[in-house]
Amino acid sequence: MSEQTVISIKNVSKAFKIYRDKPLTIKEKFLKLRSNEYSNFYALNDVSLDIKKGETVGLIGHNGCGKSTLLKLITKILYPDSGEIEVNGRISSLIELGAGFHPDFTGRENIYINASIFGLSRKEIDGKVDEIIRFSELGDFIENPVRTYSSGMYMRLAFSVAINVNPEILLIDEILSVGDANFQKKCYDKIEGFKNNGATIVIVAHDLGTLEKICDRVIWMNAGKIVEQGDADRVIDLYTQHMNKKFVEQTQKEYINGTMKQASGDENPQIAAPKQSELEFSEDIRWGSKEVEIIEARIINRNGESTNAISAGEPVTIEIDYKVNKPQKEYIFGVGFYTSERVLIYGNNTEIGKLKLRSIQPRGTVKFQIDECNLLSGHYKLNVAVVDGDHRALDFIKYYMDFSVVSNDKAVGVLSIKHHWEVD
Ligand SMILES: Nc1ncnc2c1ncn2[C@@H]1O[C@H](COP(=O)(O)OP(=O)(O)OP(=O)(O)O)[C@@H](O)[C@H]1O
Repeated sequence: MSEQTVISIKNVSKAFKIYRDKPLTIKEKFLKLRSNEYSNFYALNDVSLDIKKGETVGLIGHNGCGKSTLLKLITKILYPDSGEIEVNGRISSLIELGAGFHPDFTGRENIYINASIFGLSRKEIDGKVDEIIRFSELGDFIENPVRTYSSGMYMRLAFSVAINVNPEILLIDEILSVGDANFQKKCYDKIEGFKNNGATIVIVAHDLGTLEKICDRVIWMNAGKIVEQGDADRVIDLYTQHMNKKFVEQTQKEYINGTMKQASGDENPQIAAPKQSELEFSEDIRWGSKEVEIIEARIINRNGESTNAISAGEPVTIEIDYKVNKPQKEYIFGVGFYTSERVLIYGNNTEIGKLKLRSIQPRGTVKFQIDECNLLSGHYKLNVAVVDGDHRALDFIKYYMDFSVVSNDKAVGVLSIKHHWEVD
């Protein structure tokens, strides 16, 4: 291991045994059949990684990809099945909330036990105990047994001890999400101070914004392997794009299943499919003479599929199927996009679009084609309507369907606006 490297991980694999948990039949129990049947599940698979002194490294990846297992191997809570891990420096870890605390001892007693595990002498702890209690903000509760603490109080105490024992390497696993916003801020400030003093930090968090701010390097893991690593901005962007794509695919799948279930009369589809029957809308959200009727409306993605999840930046079409029950002198079809709080974002119709519709087929489809959807990530609602030339409602359906958008634009609000910044 080079002088600069404080954590060296070489070709490390870790498997867990997954036992068959199907209940045995009496005969099987009697004959002790299948009692040892298991398969190996690789939580980490041939991972190699060097972490240098003073680096702040973030581990990201979706649930179960092996982030915590990697931290546990570094702290030696777990041991690898193969490969080598070398650590050079005093580690303090915030991995399992309150691990190492004795439930019947008071907060103060636990500070002494915990800090001594980190290698501090009684005298050293005497010198730090007040600062640990002050930082934890536990006040008089410090004299109560920790079994009476809430998870937030546990976290405060655990964090206070872990950062006050002057570790050279600090490992943090998601634990910071437990506390309230103020305490979290205090912890992140402390971590920042740590970082500036040259400590090495490895942190697992789902809060990508924070990781982007504090990490020098981010490692994206998937299924026990490192997918990508490097500059925090770049890797977090790649990961976000990947997760957005997965979200759209998954939502699309659920949407199609939901639509199929609905079509087969199955109730409670997970995702609400577009409602097709007029009976499903109450009068306050659907009104009009019905001389022209909206039969169905859909959002169509770039692949021509009906969907309720859109990737921003892609082309989208809103299709409205109609039926003319009584011919009109003029027809105006419209769409409206609303936020989930029902605030209008955008409305448009064929009249605004200078498409004069004086005669139309008795049945047909009107399409509103969007070259590029520029909504920001969020949940939205779609209105569809047809009115006559005097703007009297023929069929007006408010909040016809809900849909979601995922966008890689980190701006806040509802719309992406093409722009660039300049400073004179
Ligand atoms: N003691 C164990 N026995 C069996 N399987 C385990 C054990 N510990 C972890 N696993 C499995 O190993 C995989 C990796 O778990 P790990 O906790 O490292 O994931 P993670 O990336 O930290 O996930 P999360 O973001 O949900 O915390 C998971 O599928 C998990 O179920």
